[in-house]
Amino acid sequence: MFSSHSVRQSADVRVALDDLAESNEIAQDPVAEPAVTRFDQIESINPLTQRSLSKIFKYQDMSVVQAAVLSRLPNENDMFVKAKTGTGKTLAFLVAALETSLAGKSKEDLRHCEGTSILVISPTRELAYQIAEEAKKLTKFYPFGVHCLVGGDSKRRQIQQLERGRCDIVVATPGRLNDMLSSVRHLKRACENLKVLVLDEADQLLDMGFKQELQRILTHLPEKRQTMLYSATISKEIRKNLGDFALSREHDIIDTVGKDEVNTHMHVKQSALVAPYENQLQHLQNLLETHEAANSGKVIVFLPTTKQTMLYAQLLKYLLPKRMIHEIHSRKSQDQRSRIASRFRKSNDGILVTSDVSARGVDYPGVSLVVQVGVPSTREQYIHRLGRTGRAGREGEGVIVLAPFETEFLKNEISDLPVTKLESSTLDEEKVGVNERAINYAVQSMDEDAIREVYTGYLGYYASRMPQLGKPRSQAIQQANQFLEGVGITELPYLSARFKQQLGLDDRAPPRSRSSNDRFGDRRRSNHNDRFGDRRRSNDRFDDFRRRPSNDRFGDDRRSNGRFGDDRRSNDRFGDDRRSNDRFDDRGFNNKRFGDRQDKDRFSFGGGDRRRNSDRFGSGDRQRFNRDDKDDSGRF
Ligand SMILES: Nc1ncnc2c1ncn2[C@@H]1O[C@H](COP(=O)(O)OP(=O)(O)OP(=O)(O)O)[C@@H](O)[C@H]1O
Repeated sequence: MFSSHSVRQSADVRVALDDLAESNEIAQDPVAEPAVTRFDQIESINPLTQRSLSKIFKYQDMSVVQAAVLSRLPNENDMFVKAKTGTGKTLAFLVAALETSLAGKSKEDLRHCEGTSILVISPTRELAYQIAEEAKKLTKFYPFGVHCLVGGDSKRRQIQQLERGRCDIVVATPGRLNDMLSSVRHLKRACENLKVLVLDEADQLLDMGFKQELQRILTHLPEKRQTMLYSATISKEIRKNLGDFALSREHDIIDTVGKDEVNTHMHVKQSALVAPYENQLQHLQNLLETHEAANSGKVIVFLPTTKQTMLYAQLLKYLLPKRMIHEIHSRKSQDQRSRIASRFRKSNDGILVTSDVSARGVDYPGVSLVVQVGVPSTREQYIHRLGRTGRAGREGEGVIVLAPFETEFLKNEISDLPVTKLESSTLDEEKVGVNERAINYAVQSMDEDAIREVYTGYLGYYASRMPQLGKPRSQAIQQANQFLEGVGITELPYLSARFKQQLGLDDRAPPRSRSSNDRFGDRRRSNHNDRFGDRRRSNDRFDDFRRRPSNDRFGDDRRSNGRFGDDRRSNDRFGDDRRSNDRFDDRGFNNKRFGDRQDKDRFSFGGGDRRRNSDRFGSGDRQRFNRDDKDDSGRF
């Protein structure tokens, strides 16, 4: 829980945008120390809001950022607010926005006022839902309507709900909001008198290429309004573009992370475990088992790409058959994502295996360990992922698991953070053998499309990360091979020269720019039946796999039984039938493994993408790598 003395770290400063772009740091020496530490000390907060803070939230003390923002109410200045993860930024901006929108209104006005006065934009759907829930709780004693407009949910239903009731607060993701503002007159009109715009996770909104959408959204909003940007991090590049983000030239900056302070919580222990791919999974398993034995809290495991997330979720289900493994990424439907998120939120000791869809803002109380497998896309992303633990002052731990070639990340990007190196434990030979067999069971039912997608997803991600790791891009191939071999896949997908060139993986040739005639790569020249580009031996469906000796690591040729192998899992090797009941319905597989093609999250995770098969390995793949974890407004 937040303690009132921490309010002392608060710093604030008012600067012009030009100065900001020039400066290296936003953080300033503290210039003000709010004299207040409790919500009820702030007179400008409306009694109805106070009532919900004490009765619904049951909060008395403010967090650092809440004290810094709310102690200067009433305040209609634009502001940029930076505060560490899990320190209550959501409530800080909701209370502040509510007060601005209530300014000058009588009780009678509240009953009759129409239109949307607060608009909050979030980069991900999960976060939008979470903020909307918080807003509903906060406005419990007001006659207000709160709406959540996100992609992946029925637009028609959202429109009906908008038309049916009041719409005072809208929380939305940029894609759906932009779409609805231009096509739903009711919403457009409702926003004409908007008072406050909040951009949560502001730097991610820009990072994710939402800038144009945001600019279009702004054209529908009144110029006279308060704009607030919140985030736990802000990169230099984004900082320079803050002005494009709709802030007025002069705005308040409230930075609660002191100048000489690191951006992560000191109460969250951080360590790095470096292990080669061939035994990384075993170390991960040990880590999770040790953590369970010590305090059995909830765990989040982050992977860099969607396909790696799906693979690891599957493998961990086999390696830790007694643990509840949840899985969230962009290939899940929004319904599934919400259901799984809610189940994980309620669980006491589950493991959530996820892509960066869960990296920011999402609040799962009780997460005591965050594991990041592989280098994150940026330093900022490392901080946000880590921030899923140690929230609201609670204890937590973070471990980043890296292959040896990734260690530059520790030196180059997070050397200022207190990360200690973990000695990798000695692996128990007998256990290794059992695990290898479990892994073998897990991967044997993957078809070659699924394997290819893991492989190309890996390549797409690491091709762009290699230069930051001080390595040539081409090394991504070698590492991708080792990665697959590390999870027992010994027949490696073939890569066409064109594909390598497109990703810049061929050191001898510069990356090709894609002309419109080149859309399908060299697939055009290939046999129509040849799904994999310039695979010329197309009669042999497996010939794009490099044949390995048949006495491979697991002693059998998994794919030789046909594409889907045999269904060994139906004779559950773990002797119980847990998978047949609902407990595992968020698992990628079930008994009707290959029957229902609508289930796009099935284990053979080519399933959901099968629609794109015709595009496989032409230029479409390249586009997919770039947005591998980025779909629509939930873009992960
Ligand atoms: N004053 C308070 N007292 C106790 N708990 C609080 C208080 N304010 C917020 N919390 C709780 O702290 C947790 C983190 O809050 P929140 O999600 O708003 O953090 P955040 O700063 O937005 O995090 P992130 O940077 O990850 O988005 C939530 O569980 C929230 O309910």
